[in-house]
Amino acid sequence: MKNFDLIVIGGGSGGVRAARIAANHGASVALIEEYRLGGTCVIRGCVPKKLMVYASRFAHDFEEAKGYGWDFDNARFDWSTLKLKRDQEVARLEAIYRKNLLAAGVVIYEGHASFVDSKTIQLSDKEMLTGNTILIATGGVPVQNDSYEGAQYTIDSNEFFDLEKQPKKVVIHGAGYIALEFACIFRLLGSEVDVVIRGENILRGFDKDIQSQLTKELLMSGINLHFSNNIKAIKNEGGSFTVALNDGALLDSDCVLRAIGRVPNTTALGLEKIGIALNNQGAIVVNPFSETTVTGIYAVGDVTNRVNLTPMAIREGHAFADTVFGKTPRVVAHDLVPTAVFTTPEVGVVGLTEEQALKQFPKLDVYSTVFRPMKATLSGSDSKVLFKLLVDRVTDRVLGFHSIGHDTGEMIQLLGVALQMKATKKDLDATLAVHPTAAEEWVTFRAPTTQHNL
Ligand SMILES: Cc1cc2nc3c(=O)[nH]c(=O)nc-3n(C[C@H](O)[C@H](O)[C@H](O)COP(=O)(O)OP(=O)(O)OC[C@H]3O[C@@H](n4cnc5c(N)ncnc54)[C@H](O)[C@@H]3O)c2cc1C
Ligand SMILES: NC(=O)c1ccc[n+]([C@@H]2O[C@H](COP(=O)([O-])OP(=O)(O)OC[C@H]3O[C@@H](n4cnc5c(N)ncnc54)[C@H](O)[C@@H]3O)[C@@H](O)[C@H]2O)c1
Repeated sequence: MKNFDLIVIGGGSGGVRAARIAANHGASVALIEEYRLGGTCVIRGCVPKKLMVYASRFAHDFEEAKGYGWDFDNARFDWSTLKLKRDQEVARLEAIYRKNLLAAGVVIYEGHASFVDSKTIQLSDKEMLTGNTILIATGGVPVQNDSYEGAQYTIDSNEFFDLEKQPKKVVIHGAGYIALEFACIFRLLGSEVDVVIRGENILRGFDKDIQSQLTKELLMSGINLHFSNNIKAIKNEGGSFTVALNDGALLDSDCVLRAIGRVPNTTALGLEKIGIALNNQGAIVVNPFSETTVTGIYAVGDVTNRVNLTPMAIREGHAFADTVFGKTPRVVAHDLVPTAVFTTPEVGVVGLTEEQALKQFPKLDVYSTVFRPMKATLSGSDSKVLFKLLVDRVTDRVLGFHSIGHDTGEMIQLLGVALQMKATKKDLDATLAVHPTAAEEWVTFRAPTTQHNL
């Protein structure tokens, strides 16, 4: 039986980073992956998704370009060409992940890993490995939902990436990141899209102005939104589907995408054999150093359901490796998380929402603007940009940036730095604008649009 200083289960964002850094610190490391190296983000998440987003936005560009004198009447899109090129790029990245792991001295095992005891891991081919330390980085999986008739006809985000043909009529269940990003991809590529939303709002947990402005933008792009509704049944009509909603509506569709959340992946890991504690959402409970309730076993990334984003999984994996193998104990902050939703137009936010801020900062100033971007003057697009800034009037500290519009995902990365550096409104005022840009609005806000005095 081979023994390692560290066994990593899962070759996704968190696991790969942890394995490489631990090996760089001198540890002997084994990494076990049951599907493809790179994990959700590289193989069936962020990367192929963003390539599809780029593909879809050309439709917008072609439309807008007409206002600038271009003619694209013969533009055509071919799904299979995009799929082929996207899959080639994903394979290229996967190979780079493998190469980098091997270069760091990590031993890669293919197969499903499960615990035999707290130091022993069994692979699908029955080979056993022992590890002084074990890291669980098994990610998350799409939520299943078989509570209605015909639920088996839905596909999840993994299967979306396998679609050989572009569906013409798509019904999407859910209103989170995945549902809305995929809704925009499909719509811009020409599919009819219906989104079925359980509640009254999209993007649960986001600032209310982001929710309402993005709702307007989605409706303007021709996406049908069914609020306060749910799927009652799906009937298979020989390859196409009739989706019955709670309010009695019947939607024709050739693809029903289930995007109602993701859950921590602890499938067949044998955790019950070692008594690791899970919380009530099935996530592995960890302390600030990512150690589980069993000494020597750690967990990072989506399986811990803290902040389910790639940069967080990477950071947690890196901090774990530095802490355990690099003699540099580090904890990861889980607040001030910049995030983008790659809808079209996209959303970029960091910091507190207005609702959250008011709970801690009763004297809250809100600066908000909704404006037509300069590009739209000739293109004729009705799409608007929204910027919203939250400031604590007592200390002048900025508490949150919330935005919708072209490239706000790019902007929010840098606004995240400002927030991290505890920027004040005066700091923004002192920063010279870059003209003509949309981003200059962040430094030219004059009077608050709302002043709270709770
Ligand atoms: C469609 C989609 C789009 C996304 N877009 C973004 C985005 O734009 N930006 C962003 O920041 N985040 C995005 N995310 C979230 C991001 O992908 C995850 O937060 C991130 O991948 C989590 O990394 P991880 O290391 O925890 O797990 P994963 O990357 O999921 O890796 C876990 C790995 O473990 C393997 N595994 C599981 N169990 C076992 C086992 N028992 N034995 C061996 N191997 C096992 C799996 O095969 C997988 O490769 C997206 C997610 C999805 C689904
Ligand atoms: N751009 C990005 O960074 C990005 C993109 C995709 C995913 N992600 C990450 O992956 C996570 C998972 O994404 P997601 O979109 O699957 O989840 P999500 O939690 O963002 O959204 C889930 C949606 O499904 C709805 N829902 C839940 N249960 C339901 C039910 N039974 N019936 C009807 N609706 C139901 C929720 O109200 C919500 O609208 C995200 O939270 C995010 O952390 C990030």
